[in-house]
Amino acid sequence: MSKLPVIEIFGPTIQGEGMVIGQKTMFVRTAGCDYSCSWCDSAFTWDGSAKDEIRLMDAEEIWQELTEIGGDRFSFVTISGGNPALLKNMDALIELLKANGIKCGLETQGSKWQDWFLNVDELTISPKPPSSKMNTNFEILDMIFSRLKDFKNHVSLKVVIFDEADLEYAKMVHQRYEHIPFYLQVGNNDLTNLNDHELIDKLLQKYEWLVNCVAADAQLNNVRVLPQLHTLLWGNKRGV
Ligand SMILES: C[S@@+](CC[C@H](N)C(=O)[O-])C[C@H]1O[C@@H](n2cnc3c(N)ncnc32)[C@H](O)[C@@H]1O
Ligand SMILES: Nc1nc2[nH]cc(C(=O)O)c2c(=O)[nH]1
Ligand code: SF4
Ligand SMILES: [Mg+2]
Repeated sequence: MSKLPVIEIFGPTIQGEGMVIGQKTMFVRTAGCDYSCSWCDSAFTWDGSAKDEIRLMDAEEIWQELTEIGGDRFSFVTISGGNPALLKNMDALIELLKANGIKCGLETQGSKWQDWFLNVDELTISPKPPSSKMNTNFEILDMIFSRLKDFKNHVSLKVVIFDEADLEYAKMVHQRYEHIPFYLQVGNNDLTNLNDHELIDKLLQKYEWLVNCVAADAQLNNVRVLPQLHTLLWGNKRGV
């Protein structure tokens, strides 16, 4: 059986971000990323700091662990990373989830295509704005959206916002893919803060700033603005 590099399996919790926000879900987090965003809240997936936690698991082993942890208390699994789209052999896991009546979501940045995207129920593409220090390859992003043209399931764009330049980038992306549901997400640049009250206070202020920016901008009429709900509940804790 072909193996996937898994760094975390957790839940049930709620999807804290984007179009599926609030959905009860388990998470499978894969290791490895082709990006290194300056503000990545999951840098342990790619910076080597948690390399001892990476396990090579096949789909059956992942399913077994999901049911060990989640019992019969879940019907949705979110695959995130790292960039799970680096992994050609994810299809076996998605098929196994389907066979067991489980829906699945995917979080990826839109730098790689995989044919198994077409089997994902809730596909979130999250291209990275200038504050990340990453460059978007729009040829690849165009190719991804053209392959998703007849996609039967749900797809959305989600851009994390830290500053005005990020908002300009978000507007450009929204305009380029105008028919794709578009989400703006509050950026957390306080990743090591363990004082939850202070963190929440800052994040809510940023959320208010972002909502005000959107309210004032005629190019952002058909967007949804969200905080990271899990961060408001549990701060910078991992595995929630
Ligand atoms: C950790 S990433 C993993 C999936 C994929 N690599 C991606 O970036 O879409 C999951 C989501 O968290 C977002 N994210 C990462 N760091 C963040 C931060 N500091 N504040 C807010 N959102 C963040 C990413 O933009 C992405 O939408
Ligand atoms: N609750 C919860 N919701 C999330 N949505 C996206 C996450 C991610 O790290 O990809 C995430 C996460 O780590 N936890
Ligand atoms: S693409 Fe996602 S996982 Fe990779 S560095 Fe950026 S936020 Fe982190
Ligand atoms: Mg996260």
